Amino acid sequence: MSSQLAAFRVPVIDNEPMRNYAPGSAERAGLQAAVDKMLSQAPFEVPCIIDGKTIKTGDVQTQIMPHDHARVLAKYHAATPELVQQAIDGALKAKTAWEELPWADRAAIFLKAADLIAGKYRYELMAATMLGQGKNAWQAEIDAAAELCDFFRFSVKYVEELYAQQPPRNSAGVWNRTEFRPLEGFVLAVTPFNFTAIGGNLVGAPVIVGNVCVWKPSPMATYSNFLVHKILLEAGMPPSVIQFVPGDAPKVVQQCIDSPKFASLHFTGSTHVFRDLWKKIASNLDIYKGYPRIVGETGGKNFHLYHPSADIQSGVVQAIRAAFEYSGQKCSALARVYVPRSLWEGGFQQTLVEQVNKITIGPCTSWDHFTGPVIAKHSFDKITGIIEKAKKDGGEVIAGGKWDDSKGFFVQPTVIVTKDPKSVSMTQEIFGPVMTVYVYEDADFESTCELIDTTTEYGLTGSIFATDRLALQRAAHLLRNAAGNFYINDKCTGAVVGQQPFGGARASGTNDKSGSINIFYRFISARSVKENFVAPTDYLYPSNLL
Ligand SMILES: NC(=O)c1ccc[n+]([C@@H]2O[C@H](COP(=O)([O-])OP(=O)(O)OC[C@H]3O[C@@H](n4cnc5c(N)ncnc54)[C@H](O)[C@@H]3O)[C@@H](O)[C@H]2O)c1
Ligand SMILES: N[C@@H](CCC=O)C(=O)O
Repeated sequence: MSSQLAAFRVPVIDNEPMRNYAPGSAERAGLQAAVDKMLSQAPFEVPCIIDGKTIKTGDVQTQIMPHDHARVLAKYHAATPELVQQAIDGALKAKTAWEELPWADRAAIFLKAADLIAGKYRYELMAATMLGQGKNAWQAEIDAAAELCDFFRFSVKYVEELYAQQPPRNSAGVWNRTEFRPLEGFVLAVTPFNFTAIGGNLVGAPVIVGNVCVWKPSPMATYSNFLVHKILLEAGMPPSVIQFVPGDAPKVVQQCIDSPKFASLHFTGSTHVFRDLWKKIASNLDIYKGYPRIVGETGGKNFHLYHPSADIQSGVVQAIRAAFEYSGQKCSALARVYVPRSLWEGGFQQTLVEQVNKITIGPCTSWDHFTGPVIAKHSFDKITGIIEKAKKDGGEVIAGGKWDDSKGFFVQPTVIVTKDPKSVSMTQEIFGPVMTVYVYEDADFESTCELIDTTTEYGLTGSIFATDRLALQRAAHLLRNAAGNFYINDKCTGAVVGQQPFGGARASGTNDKSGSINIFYRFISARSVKENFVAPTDYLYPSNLL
């Protein structure tokens, strides 16, 4: 055990400055070089990393490049049951030393990791996110560079604030203290394909408060997640604290959940998988030492509501960005658009169609496309199947509606207009570049708010656009539970760590708000400590005396 001989203060934390990759810029040249190098060196071999050791199981799976599915970015070794057990045991062995490490040392590892991401590894991590997860340069910058740095740095700030929260009162002769213990057992992080930063944060948030973690990455983000793990090790993370365990998702996850030492699930992904895991954990309750903490952020069916007073041009631009950036594969992506007839016929429809028809899609390796492929064959089939079903059900495709998976998984940004506000493309999460518009009568603004609130099971993000202040206020009230992230005259995507803590309720998750102090409460178990300085001399109280 070492000492920390002062109450250190962490450096001032701010958001990572974004680079814009304009033509001729040094950052464009740097990123291009990283992409070219990665293309020339792929496929990369990704092992399991157990106790910091590279382990190749020989059960090799592939992560392809979605813009060119014949190309393989990484070949990863899937964990065997024996390795999963070694990962759990190794993490648990590392637990005491990690939680006893002074806070400043834990903080320093995350600050250093953020600086490595911002500098030395920025372009490499972005290139892995572009080639493996199909992001273009700007989307990779937002995610793998800026948001991941922000998650790690703001975690340090928030945990410092958390640790500073101490009981406000001490009676005479007493000192009260609160200790924020990590959970007993290990945390299982099961992470999605669509944000490299989310992978890092699902692991980082529990670990920074002293937990140990088994990380099951998404098969479609294995290479970028492997790099994040490598960066954390380089930043000084003790090798066994985070065990990197790619493999068969249901099997690896089930084995972890079946361990009596399982303490918490930190999950981001689809709603049905999360519900299933919750039920499995519940059915195991008798084997655990405590009640596992279940933290999950899941699907969405996010909306833009336009009031008749809204501005058309900016409203259309915001809708296009929100629905089609990263081909609609953000949990926050716009899916349902509610436009009053006066705006729709007064230029909204025309501007929207003109603009969407101009969008080009193409490989993330070229600079000139607004968006790229969807992640995989199963997504491509699901998205195109829903467009077909929406058409059969009477939906009218007014832009896009074409696709091609001959080389990469490309779906044109698609706009469907429906007369049925509860049709399939208004209710089901598509996770692709599809927006469905419902035109409402101007007089029905309030009942449209009620319609939005009751149309889906989700409650993730949503926006109201209006210049009429009363309308903004009314919508904010009527849609209070319809979105955990609610935007006024702004698009429903693009939450920034430290600025708009992210998450939704209902079927969208446990709403523990990553990017805020809240999330850390889920991974600690506080101990109240009362120390008495005055020894009592008589068991009787004054009220017992005559
Ligand atoms: N609310 C949020 O903050 C947020 C953020 C990002 C993504 N998402 C959601 O994530 C989904 C897209 O991500 P995805 O495709 O990676 O999700 P997914 O549910 O397919 O996979 C997420 C993780 O769960 C694992 N997994 C899949 N099936 C499993 C099973 N049967 N048992 C155990 N583990 C299993 C995967 O391997 C992966 O690691 C969307 O629904 C999106 O809305 C939500
Ligand atoms: N936090 C991101 C979405 C993350 C989910 O995929 C946003 O606000 O757009």
